[in-house]
Amino acid sequence: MYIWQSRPVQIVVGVAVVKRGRVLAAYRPDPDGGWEFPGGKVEPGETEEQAAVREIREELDLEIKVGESLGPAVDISERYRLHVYRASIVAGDPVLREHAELRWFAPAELDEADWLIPDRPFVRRLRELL
Ligand SMILES: Nc1nc2c([nH]c(=O)n2[C@H]2C[C@H](O)[C@@H](COP(=O)(O)OP(=O)(O)OP(=O)(O)O)O2)c(=O)[nH]1
Repeated sequence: MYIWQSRPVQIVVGVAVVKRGRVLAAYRPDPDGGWEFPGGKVEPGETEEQAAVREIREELDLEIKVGESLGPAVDISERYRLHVYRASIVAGDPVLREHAELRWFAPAELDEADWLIPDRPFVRRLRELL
């Protein structure tokens, strides 16, 4: 008998680091790139919060405190789903390691930026909070 099992959906955690009313975004340099929240895939055995702390340490050399969720997770594809959290800096300054560019966005600048499509509901929510 052949049993078809779909692969589980994996969560990608994005982190909206906020400092003095501005949010840190990173530019993903793929052909279909755009602005995104730094972060990455949650690994087995990890909570989303732990993944957020690990990814931000790896990608930006920053220590953060993870805060509230910016809304329900959004499908990226059949396999991945994005969930974004707000965070504040505990120590360090962001270091550019993996992205093409880092930028601190003021609330009024958020709407003009070319965000990856799954990120857009989180950007709208963030705009209400900043
Ligand atoms: N990190 C991040 N990924 C996002 C966002 N929005 C969005 O659609 N994505 C997509 C892009 C990628 O296809 C996927 C996340 O992959 P990633 O490359 O950041 O994950 P990772 O660091 O764990 O990478 P890897 O080691 O598995 O290659 O989610 C976002 O705001 N942040």
